[in-house]
Amino acid sequence: MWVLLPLKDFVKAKQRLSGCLNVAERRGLFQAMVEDVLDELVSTDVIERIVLLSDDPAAHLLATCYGVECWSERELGQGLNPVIEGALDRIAHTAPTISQVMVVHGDLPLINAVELGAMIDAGSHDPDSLIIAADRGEQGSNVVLMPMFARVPVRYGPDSLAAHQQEAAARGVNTVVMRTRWLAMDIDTRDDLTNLVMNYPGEGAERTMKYLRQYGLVQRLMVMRDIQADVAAAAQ
Ligand SMILES: Nc1nc2c(ncn2[C@@H]2O[C@H](COP(=O)(O)OP(=O)(O)OP(=O)(O)O)[C@@H](O)[C@H]2O)c(=O)[nH]1
Ligand SMILES: O=C(O)[C@H](O)COP(=O)(O)O
Repeated sequence: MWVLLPLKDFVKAKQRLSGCLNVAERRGLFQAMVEDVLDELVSTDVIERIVLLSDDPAAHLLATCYGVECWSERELGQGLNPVIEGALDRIAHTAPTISQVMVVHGDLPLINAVELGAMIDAGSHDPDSLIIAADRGEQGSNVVLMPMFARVPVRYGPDSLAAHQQEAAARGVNTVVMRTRWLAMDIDTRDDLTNLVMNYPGEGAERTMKYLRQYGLVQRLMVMRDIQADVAAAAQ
């Protein structure tokens, strides 16, 4: 299995966390999450090739450290959807026998081989279906298994799950939506981060949890949660 991992410029990543983290903290947290994702991907046997899609020098450095590839975004298409389409086109041209490609995001610190394996199993039974691991709100597409012989245009952005289902249906391609426990936990908002800290299963996301603890961010999130609860109580 080939995996694509698009990575935004690290200083611009995770803007939606700007209400609780400063720019250095967002960058550091993003890097920790990406390293958690890479730790798991490189140790998952069925994954043969991992390609980062980014122009950030930090991504190129990570690729070297982990022994994976990094394709330049500007050579493929700028922005999340164009860069993924460009990478899928390149694979279709250079490795035309590849039947499925997985697209993973960097904000999935609890990603794990068991749930990825379940997606890959689903794909091996159903190689022409679009397989999507949804987010907790069933609006986002956290991991996508793209059928290369029945390709569907990628439509990441708000309500991407519905957008991907529509694009697939318009082409007569079946979509399988997988409701997973840990792949569903992408980290976009303060609520997502608070949920991670409060429901941390005790393993996985090691680098992310270490970063949050090391910089006092767990405590900050708890204080913010308490203030929010007090404000809500006072408003009643
Ligand atoms: N190469 C590349 N990757 C991107 C781009 N935009 C998002 N990504 C990556 O796509 C995945 C999902 O991104 P989002 O959840 O939207 O994260 P984000 O853009 O950092 O979040 P916000 O800044 O809060 O919107 C992450 O791995 C991002 O790093 C982009 O323009 N180029
Ligand atoms: O589904 C999507 O579009 C991607 O997961 C990004 O969505 P998010 O910005 O909600 O993570």
